[in-house]
Amino acid sequence: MDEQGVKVKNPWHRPVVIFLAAVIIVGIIIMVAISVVQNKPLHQKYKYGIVLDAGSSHTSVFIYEWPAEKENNTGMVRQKHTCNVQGKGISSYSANPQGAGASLQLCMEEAKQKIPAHRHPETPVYLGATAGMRLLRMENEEASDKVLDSVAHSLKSYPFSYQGARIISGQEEGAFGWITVNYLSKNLRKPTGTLGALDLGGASTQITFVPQQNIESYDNSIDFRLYGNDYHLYTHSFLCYGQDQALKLSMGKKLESTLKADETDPTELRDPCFHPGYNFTRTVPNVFNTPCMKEMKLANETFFHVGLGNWSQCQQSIRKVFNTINCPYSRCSFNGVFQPSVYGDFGAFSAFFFVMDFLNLTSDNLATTKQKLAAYCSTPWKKIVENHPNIKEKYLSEYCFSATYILTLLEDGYKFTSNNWKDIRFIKKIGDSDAGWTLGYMLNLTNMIPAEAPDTSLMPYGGYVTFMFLFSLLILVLLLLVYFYFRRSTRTAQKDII
Ligand SMILES: Nc1nc2c(ncn2[C@@H]2O[C@H](COP(=O)(O)OP(=O)(O)OP(=O)(O)O)[C@@H](O)[C@H]2O)c(=O)[nH]1
Ligand SMILES: [Ca+2]
Repeated sequence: MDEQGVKVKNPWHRPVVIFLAAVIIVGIIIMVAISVVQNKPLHQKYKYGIVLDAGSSHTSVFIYEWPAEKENNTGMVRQKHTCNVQGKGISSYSANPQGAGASLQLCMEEAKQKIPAHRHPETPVYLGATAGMRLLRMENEEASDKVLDSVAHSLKSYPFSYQGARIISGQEEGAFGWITVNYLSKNLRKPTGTLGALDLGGASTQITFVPQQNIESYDNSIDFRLYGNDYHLYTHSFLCYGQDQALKLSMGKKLESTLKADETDPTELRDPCFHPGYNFTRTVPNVFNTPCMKEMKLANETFFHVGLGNWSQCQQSIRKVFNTINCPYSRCSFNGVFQPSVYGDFGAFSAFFFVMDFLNLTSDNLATTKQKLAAYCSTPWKKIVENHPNIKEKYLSEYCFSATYILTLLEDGYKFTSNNWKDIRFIKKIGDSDAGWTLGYMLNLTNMIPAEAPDTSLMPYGGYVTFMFLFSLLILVLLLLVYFYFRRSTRTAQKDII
């Protein structure tokens, strides 16, 4: 009897089991709740950054956003908003530096609206100026300092975290453009190849890629360690070879040769890169007002710029702006600049895209591209204007020149051939974000691309929650089984006693 009495009062007596099960269930619920809350992506927690691209032709304000807890993952930063500053680039304010800072107001007010107010104080704002300001600094350093002071003063008046306004180097411009396109294409953490970057601005152009050959000149080489991979990049920025400055170089050369041929001041510049019927009066200083060229003194202040619309003559004239005679290395692009053979796929953006996209030349082979362009250049100006009444006349008149310049730069300059022409992708955006140097610049300055790959979580968030849920359910079922088992054995024991 004594022995049986002990059995009935065992620790698995019903109320105790129920209490224990309840405690465990509550414990599991708390565990699941905590892990769900702990790991839930907080959708509202976005961080922001602002970069101003103070280019030679105009300034753009880019606002980027990224989920706060994922800032070290590749491809997480996206462009939230962009604003084009009215008017020309900041270098055009050399005679009125105050105007440069004031010109940013509308876009910066817009940035205040776009970014939640509680994030303003921690949102970094950077301004990077490119080739227009490099040229102004060469011409007049005091004026360029004043313009930079003016934009810095203006940016400091906003509630963001001001991080500086400076002229970035050509190497930085090329390298950060490369980082941008490869970050957005999510190439950086994969073993696959990277995308070269081709940027054509108004005053300079950049080429950046991972070459197969040795880089023979120190100035053209940049090394990065990103997400645990080492990248050895070739980069070069050609100042004065953006499309606006190249047009000046090309017109300047034509004016010089016309002067030499006639030995009298030219009153007319017959230009094969402009459409037949195009006739525009220009001033001589307007062509030569750049440190990219030696000034040519002409008695005539104005000349008629007359279009001929001849593509092959246009290409001949453009070839004259590339010096391919002297090369102190095993191979060069032009002007004595070392360049290894182009290698891999390339993303060609900014004016490379604007021009080739306008002319529908982004997906043809090289021979077809040339044929189509020749036909376009010979189209009368009157017809071109009729066909595109809403396009700015300055842009419209220059597409023939610009596209011919682009082909010549890529083929004669960088040595692309009809075989690898297809490797050039003319792009404006990757996903939501514009291709350009600004994103790479911000990622670098905010240390958002770590040198070593960040530790990845064991499983994705969805999988983690499912796992926790199923695992908890399993424990619950096991506990219930244990409970019923003991209940049955207790009852059996009681029956046995009776
Ligand atoms: N056709 C066309 N041309 C454009 C457009 N936007 C800019 N451009 C021209 O394309 C060229 C390159 O523009 P951007 O890439 O903005 O040049 P930028 O940054 O001001 O100049 P850099 O300081 O040399 O980089 C300039 O000559 C611009 O005038 C556009 O929407 N359409
Ligand atoms: Ca630019």
